[in-house]
Amino acid sequence: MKIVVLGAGALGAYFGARWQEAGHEVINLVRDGRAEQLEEQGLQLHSAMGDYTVPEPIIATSPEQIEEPNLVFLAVKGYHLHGTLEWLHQLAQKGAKVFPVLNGMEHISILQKELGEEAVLGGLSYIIATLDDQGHVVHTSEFHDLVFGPLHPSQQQICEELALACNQANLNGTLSPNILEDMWKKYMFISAFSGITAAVNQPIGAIKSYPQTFRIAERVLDEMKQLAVAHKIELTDEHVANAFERLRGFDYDMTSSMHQDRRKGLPLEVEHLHGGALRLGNAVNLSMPYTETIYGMIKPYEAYEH
Ligand SMILES: NC(=O)C1=CN([C@@H]2O[C@H](COP(=O)(O)OP(=O)(O)OC[C@H]3O[C@@H](n4cnc5c(N)ncnc54)[C@H](OP(=O)(O)O)[C@@H]3O)[C@@H](O)[C@H]2O)C=CC1
Ligand SMILES: CC(C)(CO)C(=O)C(=O)O
Repeated sequence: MKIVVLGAGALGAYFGARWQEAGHEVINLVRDGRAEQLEEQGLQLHSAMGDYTVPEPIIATSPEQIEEPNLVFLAVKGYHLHGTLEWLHQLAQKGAKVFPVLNGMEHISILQKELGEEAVLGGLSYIIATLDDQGHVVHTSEFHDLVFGPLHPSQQQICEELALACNQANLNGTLSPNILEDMWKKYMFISAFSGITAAVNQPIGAIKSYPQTFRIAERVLDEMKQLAVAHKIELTDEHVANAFERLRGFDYDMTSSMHQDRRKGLPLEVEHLHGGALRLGNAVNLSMPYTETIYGMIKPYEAYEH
């Protein structure tokens, strides 16, 4: 497959390198700063699932340099989504489908409105990855999962091709028959996990030691389930209980990418995740007091810098 990685940061560079390792043509479509870094430092994965150095990363700084792309792997942060739309339009016009792995849900309707429903697949990722000072990927989890599926019947074939590409690569790829439900499950989970860890500024172990604090995570899970149901996605109390058990099972130091970003003083995706949930709640008259409180607590750190 010919895959364009738009957002060659931790996730984009990681999965792009894995597909390239398996023999696929991967083009990193990047802005000038990242282009310079990739040219100077190259691209390496320091990974719990096997290190890898991309022999010659392919870099583009404009969609005009890219012919006949099959797929765009979209892995920018929520607050950078609008900045990618012009390039996405050009790539979609060249026939590419877009596979977004952003946490959250709001980006899907934005992308569908901009590019048309046929252009946008559903997708999500479970991984813990970050970039080091050289722009190399540090992947610390033993999971490196991609889940994707069609949001429009015309996308079945490209999803099957993608499933094959994933099978050939050192990663776990799953073609889901119900990707919307999977995305909502992850949205529910990540709203609670990133919300509580970023708001309290502690990893999950510290939060679990205070039942009063841990309970807030359960309340957020429940509100997110209600939100999903109000949007016609069949999440249940059992899904909430499973997600809460998953949090309970995490090691002491386990934390969310949003909390890691807060620790590093990087911008936070709170508007895309919790702000987006509140807007979706407003649209169906759903009150979400725990989510609203978490949102208010994280908001001051959204863009702070050291
Ligand atoms: N990291 C993780 O472990 C996980 C992350 N996620 C989700 O995946 C998404 C991506 O996260 P992550 O990989 O950590 O983010 P990173 O910040 O590491 O990478 C995002 C990349 O997007 C690039 N970018 C931003 N705007 C543009 C643009 N207009 N054109 C080209 N490139 C652009 C940035 O490059 P530049 O240098 O130019 O700013 C940056 O390299 C987020 O929604 C996150 O929530 C989900 C699961 C786990
Ligand atoms: C929950 C986790 C670590 C799984 O990928 C994640 O998505 C995040 O922290 O952003």
